Amino acid sequence: MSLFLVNRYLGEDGDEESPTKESHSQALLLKLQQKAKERQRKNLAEHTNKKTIKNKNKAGSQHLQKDKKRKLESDTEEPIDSKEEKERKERRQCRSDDCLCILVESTEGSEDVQEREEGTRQAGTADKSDPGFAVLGGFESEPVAKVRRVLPQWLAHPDVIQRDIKGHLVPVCNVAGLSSNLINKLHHNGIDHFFPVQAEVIPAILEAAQQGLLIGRGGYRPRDICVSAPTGSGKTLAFVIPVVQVLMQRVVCHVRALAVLPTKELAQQVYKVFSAYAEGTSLRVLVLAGQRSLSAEQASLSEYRAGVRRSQADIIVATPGRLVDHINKKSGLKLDQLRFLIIDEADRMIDSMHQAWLSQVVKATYGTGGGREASSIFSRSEAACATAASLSPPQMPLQKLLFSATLTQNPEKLQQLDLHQPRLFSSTHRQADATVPAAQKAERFDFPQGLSEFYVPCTLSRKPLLILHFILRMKLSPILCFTNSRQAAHRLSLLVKLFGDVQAAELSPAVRKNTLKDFQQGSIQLLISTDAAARGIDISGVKCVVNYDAPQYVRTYVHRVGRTARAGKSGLAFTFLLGVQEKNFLKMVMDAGSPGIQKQIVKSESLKGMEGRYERVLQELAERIRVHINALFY
Ligand SMILES: Nc1ncnc2c1ncn2[C@@H]1O[C@H](COP(=O)(O)OP(=O)(O)OP(=O)(O)O)[C@@H](O)[C@H]1O
Repeated sequence: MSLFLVNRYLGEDGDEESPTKESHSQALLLKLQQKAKERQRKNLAEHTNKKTIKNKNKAGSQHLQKDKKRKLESDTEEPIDSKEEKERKERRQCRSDDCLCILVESTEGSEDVQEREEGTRQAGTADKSDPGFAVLGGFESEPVAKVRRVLPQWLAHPDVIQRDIKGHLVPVCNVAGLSSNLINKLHHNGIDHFFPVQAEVIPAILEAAQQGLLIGRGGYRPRDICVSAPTGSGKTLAFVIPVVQVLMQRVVCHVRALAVLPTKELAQQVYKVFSAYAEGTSLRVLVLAGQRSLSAEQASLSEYRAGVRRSQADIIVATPGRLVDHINKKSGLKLDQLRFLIIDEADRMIDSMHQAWLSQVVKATYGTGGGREASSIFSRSEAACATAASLSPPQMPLQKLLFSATLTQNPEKLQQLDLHQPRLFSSTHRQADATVPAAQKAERFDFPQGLSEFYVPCTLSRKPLLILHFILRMKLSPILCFTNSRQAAHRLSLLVKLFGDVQAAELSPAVRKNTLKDFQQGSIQLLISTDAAARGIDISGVKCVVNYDAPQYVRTYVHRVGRTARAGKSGLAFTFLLGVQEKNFLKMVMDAGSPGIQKQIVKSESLKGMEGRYERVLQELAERIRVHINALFY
């Protein structure tokens, strides 16, 4: 008995009765052979089908290539704007050729790609830019377009200040937000109208402090303000008035405004204006500029009351050097409640970041106050990127206010001041030349409208005679005269005094106050100075400025000639030029935006009458110098 039963498949007919076993297996074999032949035929038919499709594809892609080639040829017939455009087209062509190559190769391997290409072909050649398949490659370097240098938006589009002062006066009471006390004081000081710069800037500062001292508008830090307006346009009052107005509402005395100026004289001048408008309020103004000893200044800064050190100043006017001394020596100057940082003559302050004064002030402002709760509005952290998180706890704002007649337009320089969303008020509005880098661009400034500029061709030896001619014959006094060195100022002063008939003085630090007073009262006809008095100094009644030595830099020129034609008045500026200086000097002045400098020729005949006397004076001066030297050395 067999252990297993083997059942063999005999086909569909297996169960049918068949005459013999052999005939049955032969029939089965025949059937299988037929099926195999059928399958072979089918395969053959499929293969031939594929071949024809492939041939069609090849023909199609060649057609595409021809099309592109034709298009390129027609493109080249058109005038090509530039070399760059041509190169770009060539590269585009090159890339599309690459794509085609990839496409042709891939058709041999993949049916999917074949189908997709078929689709593309059917869609026609209308949309050639969109091949409809993934483009491999294309990593070749693109021609990098030249960087277009443009000014930041805030520098390129400032709030425009009208240059014409007289035509754009705004009555004091038209500016909202000023207390009657302050308005009365303005009237008392002879100011019934605001100048254009004041009418624009005062409301902007007041608006930022609408919510009081501790919090910015809407809880945000106010925008910093930059002001670029001509010399004598009234920039000082543009910051003094709003700062006094805002601080008037304070309860506790803390240093809340700090004005930094480059020189002692300027600090003293601004201190006087602050004091005049703070008078009658509880605000205290202090100057830290080195006129007094450090310990005397320190004593006036704060006092001990009920065991606590309390500030004795709300507004401080300082020079950077003295300011840093007080911060480093921890002399009681606390800036942790500082609300306004005013930087006057800002371009000069940027150029000479003396002892990195700004970073020291910022450190003193944000460094303390950490002991308080993090969410307190009294706590301060130095501004970084503005994020939702960084803005959520309200902070006591610090606002920077920059003023200058020659504010730089160089964003890299301004960046040093770390301004927060700055807003520029400027009377010089011009489109930036995008092709010239900021560093190479000749900076342009605004000149006072009432200023008439002249240059006088001369020789070195005739310069003193020309000055005498201006005073004695042309009656142009009082003249403020600038030399490039103290020696030249001293020499000229001696010469003119020896000549006689002219009241002359040198503006030296020792006798500065009295000299300025005499000059303003008209008892000095010729005041000779170096560039120490060129910036910011406000001397009333200067009819004429003479550049006895031509200034080397255009900014120096702008500030020197800006000592006249102030507050909307008219004035004259003469520059004595040697033959070799003429071309470069005139180019420098015109590039800086001067409305025009005219030639003033003084004929030799005009000086003839003075020449004999002048020669004698020269000999006398030489003799005096010889005697003086002998007395010194023998
Ligand atoms: N609204 C006004 N009405 C009349 N005089 C004014 C007014 N504002 C300012 N002044 C006067 O104009 C003169 C020039 O003002 P100020 O010194 O502020 O000019 P500035 O723009 O700061 O000039 P600079 O750039 O040379 O420093 C000053 O004598 C000042 O008293």
